Amino acid sequence: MLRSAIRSSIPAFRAHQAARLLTPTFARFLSQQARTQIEGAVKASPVVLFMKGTPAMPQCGFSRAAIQVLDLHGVPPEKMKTFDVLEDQELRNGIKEFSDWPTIPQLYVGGEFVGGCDILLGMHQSGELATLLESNDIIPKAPAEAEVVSST
Ligand SMILES: N[C@@H](CCC(=O)N[C@@H](CS)C(=O)NCC(=O)O)C(=O)O
Ligand code: FES
Repeated sequence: MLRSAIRSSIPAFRAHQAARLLTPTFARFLSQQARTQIEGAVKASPVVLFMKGTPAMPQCGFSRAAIQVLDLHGVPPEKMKTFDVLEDQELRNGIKEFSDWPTIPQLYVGGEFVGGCDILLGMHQSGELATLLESNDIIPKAPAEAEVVSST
């Protein structure tokens, strides 16, 4: 699948996957209730960002960078929901276990985990983020080059 191919091509993700394989007895603490709540949260909007602070006042440079990239792509506010993990310690810990990802920010698109800040920046630079947002109908598809030429 495209997204898993993207992820496995990114060093940070590969390193994380390797660490997972080396720690098979990793403890699971997430209650069923917490899991159900997080399942609801990741599907609360087409784009969901678990971050530190708010889009208007990010409390960490990594979360700020994630917001800036999504903003750059024109993700409309009505298609994005953010959760401030600094307001909810249970969510801060729970989302890490749910996603099997150790840090914040964490981005979900179409209910599926995408990655953190490094992944997001890598996908922005490669063009994969635009493709992902377009294919989930979050931003309009860029017009094909031919269409641009014919309309000018
Ligand atoms: N390399 C990470 C940077 C994010 C990061 O390192 N986050 C740290 C500091 S904000 C974190 O979430 N630590 C655990 C915590 O604060 O709960 C990424 O790609 O997202
Ligand atoms: S809060 Fe210190 S690096 Fe994110």
